[in-house]
Amino acid sequence: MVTGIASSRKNIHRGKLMDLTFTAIVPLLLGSVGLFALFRLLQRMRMRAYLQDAVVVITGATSGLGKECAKAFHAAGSRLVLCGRNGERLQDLVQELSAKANHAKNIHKPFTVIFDLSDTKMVVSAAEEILKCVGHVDILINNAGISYRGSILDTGMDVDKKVMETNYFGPIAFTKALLPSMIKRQQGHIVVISSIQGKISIPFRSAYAASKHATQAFFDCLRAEMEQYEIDVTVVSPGYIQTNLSVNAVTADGSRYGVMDKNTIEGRTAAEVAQVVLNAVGQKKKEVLVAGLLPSLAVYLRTLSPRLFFTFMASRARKERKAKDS
Ligand SMILES: NC(=O)C1=CN([C@@H]2O[C@H](COP(=O)(O)OP(=O)(O)OC[C@H]3O[C@@H](n4cnc5c(N)ncnc54)[C@H](OP(=O)(O)O)[C@@H]3O)[C@@H](O)[C@H]2O)C=CC1
Ligand SMILES: CCCCCCCCCCCCCCCC(=O)OCC(=O)COP(=O)(O)O
Repeated sequence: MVTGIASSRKNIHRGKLMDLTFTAIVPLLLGSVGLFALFRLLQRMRMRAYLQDAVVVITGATSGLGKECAKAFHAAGSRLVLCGRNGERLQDLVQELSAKANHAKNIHKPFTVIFDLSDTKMVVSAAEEILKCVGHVDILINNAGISYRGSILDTGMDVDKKVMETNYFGPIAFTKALLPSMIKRQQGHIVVISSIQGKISIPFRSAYAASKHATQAFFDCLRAEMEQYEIDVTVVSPGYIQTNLSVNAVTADGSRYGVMDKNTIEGRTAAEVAQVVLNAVGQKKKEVLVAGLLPSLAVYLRTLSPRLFFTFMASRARKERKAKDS
């Protein structure tokens, strides 16, 4: 009898629980999933509208990440201005994109501009040419850059300056030349491709890491100063990407490194990172890290326990020196 009452109480309790599940928890879960799906749909629609027909200027469009960004933004319907040092390679890319034009429903033929970022005069006149021919710039993607391999003791100042001119002074000169027209329109978006090495410095990359740290600092200041004009700034900090960056890197004596590093080969594909750039721009993110667990942990370790971080880096320097000497 007692067990019968207990079991019927248990059944009533179970029934109430089921009622609660069906009347409250299930609708709540379904509602949340629905709201999330609606949020994602609206986000995608807003992003599509933002990128469609937008004038997007990309530096370093002749290879690697820049070329993949060109393909991604072209597929999103943007009106491209492709910048590089090599006119022939820029034209090859225009051909490649035009062949895809019908498929991608992009009616805009990309405009090309040839200039060297390490020449400030050329940079300024390139910006003038763009504004004259295209009218305005909606999104500027400062992507071009070079890397470096060498020890500080062996490296001449000319090499430090070359890396700084290309990775820092060039992009800031180009940005400064295009900013006034953005301010006038109270509209614009500046993007810069920095690196994990804009947040942490690893041995034998002094010039490169310094140029990327300077880049991070400059564009963080710019973001704050441009808020009043409604101009957005996005800093993208990738880890290793499968491009020719290491092959094209400059060494201590100014010569080309010419080696595709193992870390580079094992990196993300440029197409994958370009998609992250597209989404970050479309969602107007202020900054994005595109790296695996270890580099991301290293970024936090640098802030939370600098001593430990410096110990790791010193040991890395010792190992690399030993490997080079043997
Ligand atoms: N690959 C990687 O592991 C990582 C790359 N990055 C960053 O991504 C960006 C793109 O590099 P990535 O695609 O990897 O490398 P690539 O070497 O493939 O591309 C670099 C691009 O920059 C251009 N460039 C170099 N110097 C100049 C110059 N003086 N004036 C104008 N353009 C120049 C190159 O043009 P040209 O063809 O004429 O040489 C090329 O188009 C760089 O800023 C790099 O620091 C960040 C993190 C990781
Ligand atoms: C709590 C445990 C934390 C462990 C952290 C240990 C330290 C690990 C070191 C990781 C270093 C990552 C370096 C990543 C560098 C990078 O991704 O650079 C991207 C580039 O720009 C590549 O350019 P490069 O010319 O160097 O090929």
